[in-house]
Amino acid sequence: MLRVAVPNKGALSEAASAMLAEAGYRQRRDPRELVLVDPENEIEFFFLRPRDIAVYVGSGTLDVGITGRDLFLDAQVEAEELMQLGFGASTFRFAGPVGDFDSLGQLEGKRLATSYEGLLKDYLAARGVTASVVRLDGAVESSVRLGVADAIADVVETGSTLRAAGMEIFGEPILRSEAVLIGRRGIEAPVGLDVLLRRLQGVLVARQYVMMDYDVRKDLVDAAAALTPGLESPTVSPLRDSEWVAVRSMVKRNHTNRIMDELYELGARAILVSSIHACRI
Ligand SMILES: Nc1ncnc2c1ncn2[C@@H]1O[C@H](COP(=O)(O)OP(=O)(O)OP(=O)(O)O)[C@@H](O)[C@H]1O
Ligand SMILES: O=P(O)(O)OC[C@H]1O[C@H](OP(=O)(O)OP(=O)(O)O)[C@H](O)[C@@H]1O
Ligand SMILES: [Mg+2]
Repeated sequence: MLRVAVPNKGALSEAASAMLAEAGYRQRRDPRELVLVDPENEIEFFFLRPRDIAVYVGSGTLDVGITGRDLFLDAQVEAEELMQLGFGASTFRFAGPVGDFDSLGQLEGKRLATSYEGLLKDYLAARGVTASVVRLDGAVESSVRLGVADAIADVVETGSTLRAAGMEIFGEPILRSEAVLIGRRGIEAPVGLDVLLRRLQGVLVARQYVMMDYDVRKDLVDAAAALTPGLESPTVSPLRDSEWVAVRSMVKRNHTNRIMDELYELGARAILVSSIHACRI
């Protein structure tokens, strides 16, 4: 059985389980369940702290796992990113009291609080900045006011936690993160991993694309197909009126309305959009 680590709580947990359920796997009903076997799909899910998932995968105890790129890199284990999963986006950034800092260089000799010690130390070392790193478990925004640090490096999503603490971001983003599937580096792919990857890819595509259908005059079909090239090539079918054809193509969900406007301008009619429930590309 393929052994898969899934976040048990926190920012990534619900979306990770939703994605696996959409990919056709059994998911737990009770959030206290620690292990779930899906015998039909020959796969076993282990619900673990997202920070620990990299450790289990890196040590080879579990085959693959879903965690945040930031947590994965912080853990500094022998594993690699197999797939980006398109949720759990966040940015890891420096922040300090409003007006105190505006560049990385000013951190020289300062105290920096973070929950991501490995990630931060690597970043500072790569840029030749010497600062002392204070490792905290969470609520890092309070550390400056409470006097244990001069600035922080933390996950920022909306920025509202920072604002509430009287702080602002400065410098370039340290890392852009999202949920990723990680696996062990340099080993033969475990049995069943190819199916999991294809299924997750199918969910990503079904979420990112819609199916677009329209009718267009034959002489305009090349111009219309250029607007809707699809993944490989649009399907063009004859209509009873031999001057017209029906076209069917996958279109990026966030381009839907622009493409419909452009098709209509061109002369296409009966433009219909439907969602894709599942797919294998
Ligand atoms: N708004 C957010 N706040 C915190 N983490 C987020 C947010 N959005 C996405 N993430 C991602 O979620 C992961 C952190 O998950 P989680 O919140 O479960 O960890 P934690 O902060 O270590 O745990 P906890 O807060 O439960 O003690 C990271 O990969 C982070 O980038
Ligand atoms: O930019 P925002 O949208 O405000 O989100 C970022 C905040 O959310 C996370 O905290 P979390 O709730 O996970 O608590 P923690 O710091 O104790 O982990 C993160 O550590 C920041 O504090
Ligand atoms: Mg958190």
